[in-house]
Amino acid sequence: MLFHVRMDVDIPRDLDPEVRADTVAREKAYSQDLQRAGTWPHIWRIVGEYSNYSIFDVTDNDELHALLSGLPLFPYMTITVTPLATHPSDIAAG
Ligand SMILES: O=C(O)CC1=CCC(=O)O1
Repeated sequence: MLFHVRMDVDIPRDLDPEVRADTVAREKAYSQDLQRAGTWPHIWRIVGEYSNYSIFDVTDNDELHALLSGLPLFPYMTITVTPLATHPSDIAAG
């Protein structure tokens, strides 16, 4: 199942800089592991915002929830999930 996910990041300004750097580094490693596995096939920065648009390819809602809630930056994010279905005019879908 494909999901479009928007992540808006809002790290508190008073967060310890070392904690911030460690959390962002762990977020990158977590994301790149899932990208290599094919579970997180796309991630795009939204221009001018500390936000991204991502595509997740997972088995079901529960898997997506587990992955998103495991993000190191999860406590500092607002996440919007949109489930995707095949468009009838998509030539790639046959
Ligand atoms: O910077 C972001 O958009 C948050 C994020 C998600 C995965 C990652 O590496 O950073």
